[in-house]
Amino acid sequence: MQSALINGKKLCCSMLLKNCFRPLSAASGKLTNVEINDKTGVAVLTMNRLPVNGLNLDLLRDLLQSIQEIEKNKCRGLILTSASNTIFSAGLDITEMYKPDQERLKQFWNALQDVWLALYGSAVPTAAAINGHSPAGGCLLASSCEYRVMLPKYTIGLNETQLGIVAPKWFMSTFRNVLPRRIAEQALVQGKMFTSDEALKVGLVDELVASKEEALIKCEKFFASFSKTDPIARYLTKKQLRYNDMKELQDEKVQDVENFVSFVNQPTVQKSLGFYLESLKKKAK
Ligand SMILES: CCCCCCCCCC/C=C\CC(=O)SCCNC(=O)CCNC(=O)[C@H](O)C(C)(C)COP(=O)(O)OP(=O)(O)OC[C@H]1O[C@@H](n2cnc3c(N)ncnc32)[C@H](O)[C@@H]1OP(=O)(O)O
Repeated sequence: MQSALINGKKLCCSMLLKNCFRPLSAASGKLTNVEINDKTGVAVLTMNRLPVNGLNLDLLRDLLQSIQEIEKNKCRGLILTSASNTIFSAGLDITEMYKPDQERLKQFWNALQDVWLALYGSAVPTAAAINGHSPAGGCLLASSCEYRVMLPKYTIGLNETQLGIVAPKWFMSTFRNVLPRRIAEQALVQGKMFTSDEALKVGLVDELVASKEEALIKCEKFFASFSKTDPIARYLTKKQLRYNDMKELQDEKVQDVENFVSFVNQPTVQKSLGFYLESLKKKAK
């Protein structure tokens, strides 16, 4: 009975996908794609830098432009997802940090800050359809949304300490906004990657579903739960709750870039990043 119901919705969704989605052309950069459902007003923002949606400067700039366009169009919701079948996002593109061009390195971190501020503080309700692995920066993006739906058998988490890196304060605040403090602390110090089941259990994700289509439906349902809520009151409430986290970064944006640049340029950090990149490449062979 339940699967018949789900199938019924699936059919509905694929019909919607065919009939109601139009691209938001201004927001569709090379590495992101935005489609708006004309019936519901919900925008699906898809990261499309395959194979792993590594967050490099170009993808971050496209993401920011897309989020801003979705806000400008007063969409009823923003669903963040991936064009890959197995990876939501591999997090920051490590090649941006390894033997970096110094000016680009600053722009890169600045772009990440701006994407986080735009997504975490978005006036439009946000949800992530996590259709693949979501380590580090990928987890940051998903956790910045208000609701998360994940597919089974993937992993998600802030694994920075496992890489010998200290996650910046605003990564940690984002996590703490989602998880109970003690669980957030334990996970952050361990650099824990949660399986989909574990993520559901601790509340890092809100629902598990079998397919991306179902994930999109669940995200739409989350937005529909605001149908009787005043949108301005909704946004102001969210803004108040997230104000301190955002203000902290806004006040320290320049210092935060400097900290990042100085950290990344340390010879020991460069060495670790080099080894890590090599290990990823070896694994791929
Ligand atoms: C005191 C405070 C001071 C402030 C200091 C701030 C410090 C910085 C803070 C920010 C730090 C971290 C945030 C991050 O996001 S770091 C990135 C973390 N990401 C990961 O660890 C994930 C690594 N990747 C994987 O685990 C796997 O690739 C995957 C995502 C599970 C996918 O597995 P797969 O088997 O499907 O694909 P795979 O063969 O591994 O990869 C395909 C190709 O992609 C390359 N690649 C993968 N991930 C990355 C990446 N993050 N960056 C760059 N390149 C990546 C991989 O090498 C393969 O490449 P190729 O085909 O061999 O060329």
